Amino acid sequence: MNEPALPVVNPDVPFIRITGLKKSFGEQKTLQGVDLTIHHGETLVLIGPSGEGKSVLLKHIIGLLHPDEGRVELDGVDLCSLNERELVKFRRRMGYLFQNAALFDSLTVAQNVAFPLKEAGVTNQDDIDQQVHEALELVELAEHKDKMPINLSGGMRKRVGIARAIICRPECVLYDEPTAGLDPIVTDVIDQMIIRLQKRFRVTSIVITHDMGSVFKIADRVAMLKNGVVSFLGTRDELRASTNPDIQNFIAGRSGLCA
Ligand SMILES: Nc1ncnc2c1ncn2[C@@H]1O[C@H](COP(=O)(O)OP(=O)(O)OP(=O)(O)O)[C@@H](O)[C@H]1O
Repeated sequence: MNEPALPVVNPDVPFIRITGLKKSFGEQKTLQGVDLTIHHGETLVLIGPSGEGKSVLLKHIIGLLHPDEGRVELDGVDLCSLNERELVKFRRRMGYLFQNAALFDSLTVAQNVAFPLKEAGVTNQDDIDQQVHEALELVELAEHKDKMPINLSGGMRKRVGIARAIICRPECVLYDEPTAGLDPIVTDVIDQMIIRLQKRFRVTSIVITHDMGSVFKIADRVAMLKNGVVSFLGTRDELRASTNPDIQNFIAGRSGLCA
């Protein structure tokens, strides 16, 4: 991929600031006051029990969901203050890898990866081909560009999803369970890809995962979502050293139930 200009970063200004974020669905209070700051260029990993609202939080960060209360700011701009057109423009700064990769089954690998470029208004086919090739090379799938998604393995589908998420050279990539259901080797390939993107392009990454091996490999900081709030925020070492029983049980994969 051509090396893009790295974003100019003021380390004192947070890239994303979430304050007092609350979201309910009917009677169900999912987010109950989330406060979280994400810095330029860091990899923040979100962990926590199933159904606690990690994906819901990610969808607020990309403006797909609106808070009931609280704010999500990007470079100091409150997303709720943007109209739909401004929001679309803002979303181009973000890449999103959906939980199931969400590829279009009727499109080839190359057409899937090209999709965001076309949405962004790029029409020159040579440019599109070149950028698709570079993105697919980065995820080591260039030779599979003409395959249909149904003919790919789970790990390959995720990598196509990553190529599509980064094709517009986003400043930030949101990964929703990028390694779920993959074997340890393919998991490592994806983890290394996330690290490579962060190092090479200074991409800010927010990663939801249940895989503690991945957490300890890729995270600069870890946030745990529990009971609708961030119940832990710290580095990998702080996570490992935490004496909080919830954290210890989560790391060890203990439910606390007896057989
Ligand atoms: N659009 C929606 N309408 C109604 N309920 C929703 C909606 N989106 C999410 N929820 C609910 O919010 C809760 C949190 O869901 P979410 O997918 O964020 O959990 P999660 O922490 O990512 O879980 P997992 O780790 O299992 O993927 C769930 O109970 C879910 O059913």
